[in-house]
Amino acid sequence: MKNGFFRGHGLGNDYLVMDPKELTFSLTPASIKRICDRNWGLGSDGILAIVPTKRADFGLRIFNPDGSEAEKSGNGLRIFSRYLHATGRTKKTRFTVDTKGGLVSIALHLDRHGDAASATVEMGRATFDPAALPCTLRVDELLREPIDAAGRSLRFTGVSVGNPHCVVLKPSGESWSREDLLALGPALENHAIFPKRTNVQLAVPTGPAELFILIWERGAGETQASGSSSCAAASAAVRLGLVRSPVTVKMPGGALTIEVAQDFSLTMKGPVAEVARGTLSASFLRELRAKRGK
Ligand SMILES: N[C@@H](CCC[C@H](N)C(=O)O)C(=O)O
Repeated sequence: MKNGFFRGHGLGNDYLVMDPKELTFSLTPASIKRICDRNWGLGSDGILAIVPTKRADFGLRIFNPDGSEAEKSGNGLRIFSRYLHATGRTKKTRFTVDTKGGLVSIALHLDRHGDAASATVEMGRATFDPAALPCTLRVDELLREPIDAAGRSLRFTGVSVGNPHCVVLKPSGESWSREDLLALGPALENHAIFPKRTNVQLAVPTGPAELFILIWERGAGETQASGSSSCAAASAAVRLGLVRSPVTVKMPGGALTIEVAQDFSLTMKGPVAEVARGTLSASFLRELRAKRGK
């Protein structure tokens, strides 16, 4: 469908899926920002674009609402999978997707209506290597490193799961507030030691195999849930001996189950929902074209 979109969410982390071949405009930083704007556009935590690939069944590019590109998105992958199945691009329930953050394998779980209600995604391997995020600190692994942000002295664990994450863990029994997130999120996202910025998780263990996290996403800000953030926080907490796998990661939008293998290979399981399908209006398209390049 010309200029069509598919809208879905994973635990309240919402994405629009589009096929650039069907668009009469380009997905530029300016058009992405406008479409994702919650007042002036459709509103979204990002755009998922289906692209050609030779390495997997499907190719995916992931855009943040500020127009930047992300390497990986856990919720985005579940939403993309639902889109592929719901729009008849595949009848298979197992397939591979090529992202800038590596190849992933997906298994869809259908409900009694035949809809993909949840998905299990092999998210790749977590690493704490500073070069992978990147992070400028000269250490072998980014484990409980000191950092100053928003006037506070903290310790963070840096994790790449294809995209970069800065996990700040409090001891079990303590808690993080939304005020903490709104102050620390942007300060850590844009901290000088992360040249490509970073996603941020304020985390606390809430059981032997359970974490609660608040999320500040690179290029998106506060979100209700994040799949790659859940993978990063679970990896950090397992690596530091604070929880055991499989880890239930609770977020404001709901919970995901993350399996962390011995070699830090990650499996994420969680729900996905379709919200709407539609087309951009002719007048909105004229506005996008008029703003081209801005
Ligand atoms: N919501 C996502 C993460 C999206 C990408 C992120 N903002 C980045 O820039 O890396 C998820 O569910 O993983």
